[in-house]
Amino acid sequence: MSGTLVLVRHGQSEWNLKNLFTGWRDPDLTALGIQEAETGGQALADAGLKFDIAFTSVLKRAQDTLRIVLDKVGQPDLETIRDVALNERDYGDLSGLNKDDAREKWGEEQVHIWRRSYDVPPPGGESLRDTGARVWPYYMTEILPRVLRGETVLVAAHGNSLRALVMVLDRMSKEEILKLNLATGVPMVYKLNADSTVASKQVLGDMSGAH
Ligand SMILES: O=C(O)[C@@H](CO)OP(=O)(O)O
Repeated sequence: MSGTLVLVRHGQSEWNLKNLFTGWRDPDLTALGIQEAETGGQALADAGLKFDIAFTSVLKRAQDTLRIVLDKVGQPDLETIRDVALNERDYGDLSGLNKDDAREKWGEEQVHIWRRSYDVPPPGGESLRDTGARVWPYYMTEILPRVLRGETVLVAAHGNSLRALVMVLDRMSKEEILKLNLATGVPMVYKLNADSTVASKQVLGDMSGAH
């Protein structure tokens, strides 16, 4: 067994609340989002986890979630690396549009395909595969080596950039990833084997209401 990797999706953002496609736009957390981050942080504190380093995106909602989590685990000054590679999937022309309006315009099925399929990009944006094409190499070169050295690493990022990682860690098929939604603020604790496969996964909270 080597180290520990903790993934957490940012708490609810203003645009999650307004039901808008967000992508690389940069809204703040809502009051609920702040609470979700606090709950996730508390769960990590209760589990006794201490981190060696944290990674996040260049977007506020992920950085603010990370700050709240680090306060809860008593490590407010932890070394943190911010990288665009961990940003949310770029939603292209859909960014800023209401998801229900988009369903009315293009139909429920098409919008679901854009939101959750593996390789169909939204107009002008990234598919999950495209997102993975930047997330996976970053994970392989910057994050995984630390975990394999035995470190405990925290990653605060986004619904789809984390789906790309979870797909690989959990060895999910293109069909399985279609159904996966990650809850906001719920940490996933992975222990990795020395060959970088998953030894165990523990979800510290409730994923069932995620959409
Ligand atoms: O709008 C977004 O950027 C994402 C995450 O909130 O939305 P979806 O869950 O539809 O992929």
